[in-house]
Amino acid sequence: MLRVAVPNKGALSEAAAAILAEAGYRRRTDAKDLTVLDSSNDVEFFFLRPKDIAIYVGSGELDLGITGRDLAWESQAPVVERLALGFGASTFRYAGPAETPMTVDDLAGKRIATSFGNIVAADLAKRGISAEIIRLDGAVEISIALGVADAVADVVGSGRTLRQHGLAAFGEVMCESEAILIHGADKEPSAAANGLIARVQGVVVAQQYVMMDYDCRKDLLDDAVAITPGLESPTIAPMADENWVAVRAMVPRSGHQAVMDELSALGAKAILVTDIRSCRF
Ligand SMILES: Nc1ncnc2c1ncn2[C@@H]1O[C@H](COP(=O)(O)OP(=O)(O)OP(=O)(O)O)[C@@H](O)[C@H]1O
Ligand SMILES: O=P(O)(O)OC[C@H]1O[C@H](OP(=O)(O)OP(=O)(O)O)[C@H](O)[C@@H]1O
Ligand SMILES: [Mg+2]
Repeated sequence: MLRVAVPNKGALSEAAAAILAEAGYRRRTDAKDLTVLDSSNDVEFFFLRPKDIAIYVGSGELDLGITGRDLAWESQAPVVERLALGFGASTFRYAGPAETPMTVDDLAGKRIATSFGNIVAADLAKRGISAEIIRLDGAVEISIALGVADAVADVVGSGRTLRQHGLAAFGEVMCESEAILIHGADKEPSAAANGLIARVQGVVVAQQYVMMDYDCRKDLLDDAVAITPGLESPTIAPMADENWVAVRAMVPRSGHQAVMDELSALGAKAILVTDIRSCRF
């Protein structure tokens, strides 16, 4: 039986559960459940703290896991990132009081509060900067106001939490994070694990594209196909009116409205967009 770790709460848990449900796996019915047995797919899901997931997967006890790239790095567990899942995007950065702008060099000799002590230690070592790391579990942005730190290093999503606390990010981004699917570095994924990876990948790719259908005069077809080249190439189907064809192509979700504008300006008619729920290539 395949054993898979899923975040039990926090920023990644809902989207991770939604992707697995779309991929055909059983959802947990109670948010307090720590395991779900999906016997029809021969998979058992373990709902764990996102921080701990790379440790379980790296130990080899669990086959696959969904976690954040920043958390996987921080754990230092021997795991491999197999698939980026396209949600939970954030950056991991230094921040300090907005009214006294800082640079990374200013961190020398200072106290830096973070719940990602290993990433920060590695970054400081790389730069040859010596500073004190204050390891906190969360709500790190308040630590400067409370007097235990001079700077912080934390996850920045929208940037709202930093602004709320009068802080500004500075320095290079230490980690561009998003949710990822990991397996242990010590063993290649089994056929069953690859099956789950393929299903999840099908959902992730589907979420990044839309299906576009439109009608096009034959003399405009070359220009239309240049606007919607599809992944391989678009499907062209005959219409009752022999001067027209129906075109169907996958289009990246981001920017699909601009593609519709271009097609419309070219003279395409009946341009329809539909969501794709899952796909396999
Ligand atoms: N505001 C956010 N926007 C985008 N991603 C985020 C945000 N907050 C956290 N994440 C990402 O979600 C993952 C898990 O973080 P989360 O805060 O849910 O867990 P945690 O801090 O261990 O748990 P908790 O906050 O419940 O103590 C990390 O990879 C992090 O980068
Ligand atoms: O840039 P924003 O969109 O404001 O999001 C960033 C905040 O979200 C996370 O906090 P979380 O809610 O997980 O609380 P925690 O600090 O206790 O982990 C993260 O640690 C930041 O504090
Ligand atoms: Mg958190």
